[in-house]
Amino acid sequence: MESNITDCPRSRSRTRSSQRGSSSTTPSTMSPSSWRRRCAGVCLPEYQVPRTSGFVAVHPGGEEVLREQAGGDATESFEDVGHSTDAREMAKDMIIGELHPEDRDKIAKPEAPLVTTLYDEPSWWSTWVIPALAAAIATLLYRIYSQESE
Ligand code: HEM
Repeated sequence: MESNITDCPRSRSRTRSSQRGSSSTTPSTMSPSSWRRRCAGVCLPEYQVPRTSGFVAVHPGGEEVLREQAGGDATESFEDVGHSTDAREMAKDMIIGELHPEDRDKIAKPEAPLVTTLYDEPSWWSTWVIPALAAAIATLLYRIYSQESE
């Protein structure tokens, strides 16, 4: 089933006013894949999806913490950090959409991200070949060293 997300790139104010409960505008929807794409790199405090472009690289808390939240719900992490009022305002200005309340439990928490392939995963090369080569070289050096000292 497709998740419903209120997509409002052209109507940020509509999203914000609907948060206050004063708007009756029917929101348009985004597919789950759009949702994941849009929050790739940037979190979603309070289930909204901030714009990703540019911000990840300049986030004062670093790029990595945001990338770790990709595709998930970073609300808790955002709150845990104790972001300032300025940071909250900044996040509001970046809002491009809102997840439909019924779909909120379908979005993973950062501990169990929905999207694990957005960013480079360690390849078999770095997982197995490099450590194996390092072990082989260490063994060889040890043997050479032991032979020389006999
Ligand atoms: C759109 C979302 C976000 C915005 C606009 C934002 C903005 C900011 C800003 C302005 C600061 C500087 C300190 C402050 O004013 O509070 C900051 C610091 C920080 N942020 Fe974020 N942030 C966002 C999301 C996140 C998320 C999801 C995490 C956690 C996983 C995070 C982790 C941090 C950390 C660790 C710091 C450094 C805190 C410190 O040095 O005291 N941020 N962020």
